Amino acid sequence: MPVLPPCNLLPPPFPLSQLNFIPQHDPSSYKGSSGCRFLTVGASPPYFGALAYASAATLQAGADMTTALTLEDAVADNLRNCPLTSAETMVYSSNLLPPPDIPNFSNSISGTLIGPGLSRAPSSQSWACTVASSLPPSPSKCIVLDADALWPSSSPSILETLLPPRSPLILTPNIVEFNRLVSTHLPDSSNYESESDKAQLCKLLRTTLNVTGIILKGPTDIITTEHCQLTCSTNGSSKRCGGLGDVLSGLVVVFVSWFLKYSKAGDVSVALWCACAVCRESGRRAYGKKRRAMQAKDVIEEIGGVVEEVWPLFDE
Ligand SMILES: NC(=O)C1=CN([C@@H]2O[C@H](COP(=O)(O)OP(=O)(O)OC[C@H]3O[C@@H](n4cnc5c(N)ncnc54)[C@H](O)[C@@H]3O)[C@@H](O)[C@H]2O)[C@@H](O)CC1
Ligand SMILES: Nc1ncnc2c1ncn2[C@@H]1O[C@H](COP(=O)(O)OP(=O)(O)OP(=O)(O)O)[C@@H](O)[C@H]1O
Repeated sequence: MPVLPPCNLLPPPFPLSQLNFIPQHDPSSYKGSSGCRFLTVGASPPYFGALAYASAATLQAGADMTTALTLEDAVADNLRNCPLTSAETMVYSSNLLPPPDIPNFSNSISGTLIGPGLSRAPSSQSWACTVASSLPPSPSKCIVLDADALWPSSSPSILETLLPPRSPLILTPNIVEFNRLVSTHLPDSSNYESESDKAQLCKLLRTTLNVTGIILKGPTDIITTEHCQLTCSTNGSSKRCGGLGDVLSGLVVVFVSWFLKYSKAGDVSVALWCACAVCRESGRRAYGKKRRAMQAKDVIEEIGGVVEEVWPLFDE
């Protein structure tokens, strides 16, 4: 599969050939058959928008279908009526898809994202723990934890429920969430100063938790896996509106799932870098058009164009 040089993305910090893990459309495929079906879990009042952003990002990156799972019927209704997520997002509340049904249902899912807008309420946290522990372990199906799925609730937390990881597990904390993870899991290391201390701490946290990867989001994203540490500083938007982390988490579950299914070489850090770079470039384009008015939904609208420029489809 030939690869065009990444147009507005910085050259990647790995050989261009390693970008070749994004599937083409196969005329004989059926919905979800190319690793294009995802589960997103979260959304509690007042944060239903976060799961809408994350789910919409999966669809714009190329997902065939995404199922959003939330605890409450009322939140599910909000999501069903949200124009962002389109009819391709099936929304279930836990009444309609209770955790005992998840193992069967999840056979068709390539990757799961837990956290956007979940809230820190004990009822939401313990429901998400039940969902997380009912996901059948699989080396080819990733679980991404973001936002409130990284909250150190009464034990076990959602993260602790998944440790030691039996599926590829990716954490995408912002700096606030990262600091909480460090004080919970590395209490002797909570005082760090320089960027290089921060990068070292990412390595230590990843090793301690034994997770597949961590993206520490910020002006420069720090991507840490077992074999690699990369940074992504592709130009993004100057406006830091709410929801950009949710968009990134949706991109991460798609890129990592594709990587696990299609990549022939390289490290999963490549998929994490691609998710960060696409999120930042989509932000740059949206900001160029909307300036102060830019919102996360504008960034989501740019994703399809960025992905097509870097990984063009060969059909007409
Ligand atoms: N439309 C929506 O429904 C949205 C919901 N969201 C959800 O809102 C919930 C709470 O997220 P919060 O980010 O408010 O909670 P946090 O507890 O992570 O943040 C608390 C405070 O830290 C500050 N902060 C965040 N990033 C920082 C940084 N890089 N440097 C310094 N300070 C920083 C914030 O401004 C905030 O005042 C999550 O579930 C999240 O998914 C957000 O994603 C935004 C959009
Ligand atoms: N200062 C920055 N400059 C440029 N890009 C940034 C900056 N901070 C974060 N980003 C990018 O914005 C995206 C979201 O990161 P952010 O730190 O805003 O997440 P978050 O706080 O979890 O967001 P959310 O509002 O969804 O909770 C990431 O792709 C990251 O690369």
